[in-house]
Amino acid sequence: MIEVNNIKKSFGDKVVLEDISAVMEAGKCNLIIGTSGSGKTVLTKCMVGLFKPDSGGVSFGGQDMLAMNDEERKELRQQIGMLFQGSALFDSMTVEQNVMFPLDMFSTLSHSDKKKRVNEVLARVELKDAHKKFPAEISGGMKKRVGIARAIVLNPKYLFCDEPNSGLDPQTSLVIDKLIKELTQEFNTTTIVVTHDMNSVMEIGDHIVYLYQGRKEWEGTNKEIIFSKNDLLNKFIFASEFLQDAKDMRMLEMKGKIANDRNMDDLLQ
Ligand SMILES: Nc1ncnc2c1ncn2[C@@H]1O[C@H](COP(=O)(O)OP(=O)(O)OP(=O)(O)O)[C@@H](O)[C@H]1O
Repeated sequence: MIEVNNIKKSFGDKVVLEDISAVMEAGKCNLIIGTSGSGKTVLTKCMVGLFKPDSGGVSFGGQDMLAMNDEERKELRQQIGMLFQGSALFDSMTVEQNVMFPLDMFSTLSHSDKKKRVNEVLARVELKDAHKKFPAEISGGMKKRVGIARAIVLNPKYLFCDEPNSGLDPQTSLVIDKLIKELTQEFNTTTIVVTHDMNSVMEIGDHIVYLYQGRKEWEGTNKEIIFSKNDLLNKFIFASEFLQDAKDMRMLEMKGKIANDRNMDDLLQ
């Protein structure tokens, strides 16, 4: 579990995060959503220690990151896996070398054990025959899988994914979303996904934090988001008329179901 406690962050005069508190739950996909410029990336950078908040803090498993000494912070860094926007693979390295990179940096395993671990994670993300390929030789979806394999190779407790679907078609996005969800459950990671993608929100959003102009405007589950009465959130999630119509239909469907259930209850009494 990660706790974000009253984080404030400004750049010069510009307030970017205004007193954000939230809990990112273990074994769950925690989504941070919001329009462009709402502060999602700055918040995640504060969470992983790439930015220092002006005030407030972040606790990982109850331990305040700002209070950690260098050794503890280094240990924490190794428990954090990151899938960067655009995958951020090293172009001059093969898939295998990319995934091995964190092991070379942080583990004391022998070369053959590292290779074994790389094979395991590449198999887990269903990439078996790409070991010797370079990033330029594989598709966008495969690059994301390599990025995910690299993010999980050290068995992280915390998995951060920055816009994992950017540049992918809807079908491939769904496959990547499902993979992130499965890994989260399988390894009980506390997963944080930054996204604009409403499909992801509905597919994997166990817990959603909605930011608006640097404030946490709403927090809830993907079951609750459909019925939210928050106007700003509704403008964001139902940005198209089509989705608004779909929402109205869903509401009608639910009302019908509730009415039917009531009738059933009446009949049973
Ligand atoms: N290093 C920085 N220096 C100054 N301002 C910054 C810096 N990083 C971010 N900002 C500002 O903070 C605000 C929030 O940016 P952030 O990147 O967190 O938005 P976002 O919600 O992630 O947007 P997007 O969805 O487009 O990635 C923006 O106004 C941005 O210009």
